[in-house]
Amino acid sequence: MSRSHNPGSHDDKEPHDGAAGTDVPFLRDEGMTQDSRRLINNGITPGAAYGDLSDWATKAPAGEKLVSTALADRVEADLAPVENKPGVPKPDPILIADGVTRRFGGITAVDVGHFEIERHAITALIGPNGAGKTTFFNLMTGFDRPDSGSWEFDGVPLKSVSPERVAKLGMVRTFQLTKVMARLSVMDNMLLGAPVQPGEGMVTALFPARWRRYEKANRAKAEALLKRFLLWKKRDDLAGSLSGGQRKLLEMARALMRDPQLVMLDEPMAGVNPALKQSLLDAILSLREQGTTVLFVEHDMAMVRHIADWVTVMAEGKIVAEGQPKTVMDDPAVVDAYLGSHANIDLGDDSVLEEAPQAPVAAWEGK
Ligand SMILES: Nc1ncnc2c1ncn2[C@@H]1O[C@H](COP(=O)(O)OP(=O)(O)OP(=O)(O)O)[C@@H](O)[C@H]1O
Repeated sequence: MSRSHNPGSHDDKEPHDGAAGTDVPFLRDEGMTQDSRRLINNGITPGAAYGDLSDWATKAPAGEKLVSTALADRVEADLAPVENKPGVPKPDPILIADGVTRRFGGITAVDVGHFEIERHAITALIGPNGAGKTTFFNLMTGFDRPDSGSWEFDGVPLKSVSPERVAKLGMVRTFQLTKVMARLSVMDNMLLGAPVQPGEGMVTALFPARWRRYEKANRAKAEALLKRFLLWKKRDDLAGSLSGGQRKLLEMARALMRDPQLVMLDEPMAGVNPALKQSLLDAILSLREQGTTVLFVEHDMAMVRHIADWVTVMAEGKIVAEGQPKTVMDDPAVVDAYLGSHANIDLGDDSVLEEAPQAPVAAWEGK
């Protein structure tokens, strides 16, 4: 089945000045990754596509498809034969976790037997408050240490690897409570998210032409991303002056400065103004088309139904269900036990999203 995605409202859209810097190749700090090679073999230029995002947002004629769906269709076909059961192996996993546990005193926050994230897919991780979703993110990205277990990212074992190294390897995450630097400008926050530049070393600092080239490329990328996330007009404002939703957008844009292979978003929609939600959805769908794998935690079932290729349900630290969104979210056992009465609202239609109330449509509120 071929899917299309139309641009929604872009109330905050800014005029395109053609200076997104698409002539400057974006930089990767780890050379050619396995993922990059795969993408190039499939006719996709990794990373460079971020430069086009602001163009898409402003140039797509009304009603025309904003986001291509080539990879979405491939992922859908690849996942179609996969059995809907917890811990099921995937055709092409980018992240594999085995026997990962984390206890806090008497509470077992995470107890994941086996879990795989399919490459290039958008996977939603859902579950009630306290299910262990954020702790799982913390463990995978090196922000917390497990009591047991192992996991690998694109074939690289990650246990005991620092968050900075994890990010360098291509797995970045955002936080439920954003961690933007309030006293720095929006642009400086973006530049801080960029990979370390050669000019930051003592010796290479002696060759300004070289580090200026890197800085120019990083600024161009920051510009493209800020335009895409509708924050370009705010580039010189202090990040602390942004609304909660805008900070979420900034954090996500900053995470993309590294051209991650896998981005983990912790409640990306929470606090985001309904008018901006469509832009955020477009941005996430665009990521998939560029070959970025997305794992997101979300209580907003509208978003989950709308964009997820695969849904994983967590409860009491365990993966208790996973599968195609429709199958999982319509499963009466899952609905009764974990989703509640809101789960059956079908908000797959953009117009419903645009009219969505400010508070997330969720089964588990009170966060
Ligand atoms: N640092 C900590 N110290 C003690 N207990 C913790 C800590 N972090 C998490 N927990 C506990 O671990 C369990 C899982 O919490 P976690 O935040 O991972 O759940 P969650 O699914 O992300 O919930 P939410 O949807 O509310 O964010 C909860 O019982 C929580 O109270």
